Amino acid sequence: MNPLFESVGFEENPVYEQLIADIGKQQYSIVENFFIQDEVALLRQMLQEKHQADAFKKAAIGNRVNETIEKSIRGDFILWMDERKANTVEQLFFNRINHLVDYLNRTCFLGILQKEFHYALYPKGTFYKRHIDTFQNDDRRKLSLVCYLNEEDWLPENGGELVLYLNENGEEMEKVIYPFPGRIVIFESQIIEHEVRPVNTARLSITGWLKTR
Ligand SMILES: O=C(O)CCC(=O)C(=O)O
Ligand SMILES: [Fe+2]
Repeated sequence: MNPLFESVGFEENPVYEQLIADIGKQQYSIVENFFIQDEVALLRQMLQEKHQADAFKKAAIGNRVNETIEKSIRGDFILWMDERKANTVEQLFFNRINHLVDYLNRTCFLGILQKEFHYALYPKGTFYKRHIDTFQNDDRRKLSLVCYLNEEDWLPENGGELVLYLNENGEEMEKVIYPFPGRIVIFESQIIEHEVRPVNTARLSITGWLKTR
């Protein structure tokens, strides 16, 4: 263990340390099994229930101040989550996220004071064109975090890849990430342009942002 951690009674977490190292090196990280399959199944059921109850709305672009709905840019349906009204399944989700945020704040001094998350469902044929997650009128989003809730037998031919556009020594490089269940992707909101390629089967996720005040 890192002697500094030992002296302050801090438990080093190898998964989070890898995530922090990845972000430092390449501005993104992929963590497998952040949620185990049983947890993914519960979160997926919750998303589906809320979707069937017709609680989702067509996602807009821009933030709440200047939002417009633009099907040629993004075709997903979303539902914002409210931590204060979280049910037991959503509490499980937020507990895990808060644990990570606590660790990031203690070790990286990121100053994450706010967060916002929404369920997302991309119906067949939809996509989200190349974009960046910060708004012209608001740069508080620091880290974007996507949790995939698809079925265990999700196939590459289902599409819906997340593509990160990376800059490697001045050259653009595409990092293609499949939305496999349990996987989370975390990346720097202000730097990484990305897109969701067209999906051939409904694609389920929770997406959110860790923000400074
Ligand atoms: O679902 C994903 O993989 C990314 C979604 C995204 O880019 C967004 O909601 O801003
Ligand atoms: Fe995005």
